[in-house]
Amino acid sequence: MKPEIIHSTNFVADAVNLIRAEAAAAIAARGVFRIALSGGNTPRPVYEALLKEQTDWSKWVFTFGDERCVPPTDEQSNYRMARLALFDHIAIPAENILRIRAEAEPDVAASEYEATLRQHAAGEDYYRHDLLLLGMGDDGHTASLFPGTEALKITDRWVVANFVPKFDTHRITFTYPLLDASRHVCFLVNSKGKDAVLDEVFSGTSHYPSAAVNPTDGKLTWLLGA
Ligand SMILES: O=C(O)[C@H](O)[C@@H](O)[C@H](O)[C@H](O)COP(=O)(O)O
Repeated sequence: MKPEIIHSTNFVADAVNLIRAEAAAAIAARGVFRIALSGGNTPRPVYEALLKEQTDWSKWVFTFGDERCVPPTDEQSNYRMARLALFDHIAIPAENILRIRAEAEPDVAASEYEATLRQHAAGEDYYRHDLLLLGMGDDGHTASLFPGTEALKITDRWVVANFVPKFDTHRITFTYPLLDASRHVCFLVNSKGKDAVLDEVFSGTSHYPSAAVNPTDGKLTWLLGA
């Protein structure tokens, strides 16, 4: 599906509006909103803005598209970022936040998370996110699918431990099959310093990992902030 590319002048508000619309549609259709959060810096103000939403949080189920292999108290933790920005300020049942147990041995953490998602997949072929948020690094990575890493090739798993040479460490990440099973994938990218990478990603001939995300039966949006 051809991506929708939105050049936003009100990035946080546009992101919140998109999330709000998807939440309303999913809850109306299925009684639950399955959203995957991305890490890094870009989405934090969006998560902080979400806490003002008038919604029944018990119908939201949060997952994480990737996680650093650190405890949940570590400053590097994507879960910690989301907890401080959002979860600590809303009335959401603990069981609605599906945290990656990234303090465990990487392969164990990945296998456990995949098993959790399979339990929640309600008999479907995939755990289908209603909205899966992604970021993009200046090397074109997304989630923890970095250029040249093994996870890019994996098609028979939903979640893996991916060794990332540039950091000399593993990261836990969704694989393309799980990303592409989403009803809607939305990249949230501050394009500052990433224009050349974005141009190549949109060229249709890109080798960057972000360019390979392609929802099988879903929507793909790029929301670009200045
Ligand atoms: O764990 C992570 O870091 C993210 O999941 C990663 O994929 C992030 O989205 C990009 O690196 C962009 O990060 P920024 O938003 O900080 O540019």
